[in-house]
Amino acid sequence: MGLVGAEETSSSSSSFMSDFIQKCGGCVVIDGGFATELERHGADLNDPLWSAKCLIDSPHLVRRVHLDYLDAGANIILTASYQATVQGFEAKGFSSEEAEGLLRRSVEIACEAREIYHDRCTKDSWDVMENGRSSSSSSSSRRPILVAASVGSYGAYLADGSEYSGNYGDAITLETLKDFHRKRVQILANSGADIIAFETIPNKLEAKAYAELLEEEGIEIPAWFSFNSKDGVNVVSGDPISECASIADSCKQVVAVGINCTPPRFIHGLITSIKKVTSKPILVYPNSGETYDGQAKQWVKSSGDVDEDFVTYIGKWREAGASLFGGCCRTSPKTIRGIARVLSSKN
Ligand SMILES: C[S+](C)CC[C@H](N)C(=O)O
Ligand SMILES: N[C@@H](CCS)C(=O)O
Ligand SMILES: [Zn+2]
Repeated sequence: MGLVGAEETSSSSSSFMSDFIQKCGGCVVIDGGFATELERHGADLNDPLWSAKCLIDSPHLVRRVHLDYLDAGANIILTASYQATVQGFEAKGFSSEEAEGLLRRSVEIACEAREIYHDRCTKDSWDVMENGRSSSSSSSSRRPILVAASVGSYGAYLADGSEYSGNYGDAITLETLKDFHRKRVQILANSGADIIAFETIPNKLEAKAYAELLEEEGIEIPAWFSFNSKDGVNVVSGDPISECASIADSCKQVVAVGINCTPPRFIHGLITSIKKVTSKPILVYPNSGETYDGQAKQWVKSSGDVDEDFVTYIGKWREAGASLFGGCCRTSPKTIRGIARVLSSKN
């Protein structure tokens, strides 16, 4: 169990995130693009498992990227489980026990990175003290850090970029989605993670499936719901963001609602729409503004609107009502360092 202990179960979910935000000084820094950062370090993610492939062949790289985001100032790191599913690992020839072990491993690696980071900070503060200077980074004031277990959508598992269309066809029902996600959610909820991050949710049906699953399975750690959009009004499937955010609002285990992997230019309007339907904390972690080509598995520059460095928008997004900020695909530790700097100057 991480920083926030086992007593923080669903009965006290309502204050989990507001307490954490307060501990962080009023605003929280989420990490940045994880898979795309693995790629920058040379990982080949052209695989149905995408970033989860590194859990099998390069766990050292997974730990390294977590550490880079912690060094950049992140208060929340997301695990490498976005596209890690029992079904996906089994398709590669792993047994169900091995698949479950790999899911748990994603959380263990993130927890290890947090421990390494805290140990280093403690050591640095001792070194400073031994040199006769006082330290402001003693272990008692160490930075609060949560490990969020990432759950990507069914569309992510399809590995064809379907999480950017949200169109699953008529054969996929609420029950199909619940059954698809059930095992992974159970495993991650008991893995030592502090929170489950349902990310890049492309449609209302999947949000509903997650909400029902959390309830039916009696999941005892909190969760966040984060949607993606390509027009600033609806989630990518065309379902209105207000309806999707309302589902999150009604679910007692959900402690924050927001937007990820969406071009920065749409974020402000989306925060305003979400704020109208919920008083839960709002999180935003946009992508670089590029578009994902699911067939070629490549990011391409969007024609037309160009997004400037979005770190300059953080103040406006905060005024609009968001309190957790990070980056998604194609953002890097540099982006997160910029966000941490902007936020610390405002606190
Ligand atoms: C967030 S997208 C870039 C993840 C990758 C996608 N599910 C794929 O496998 O192509
Ligand atoms: N947490 C995932 C989200 C992909 S959209 C990642 O950063 O790779
Ligand atoms: Zn993304």
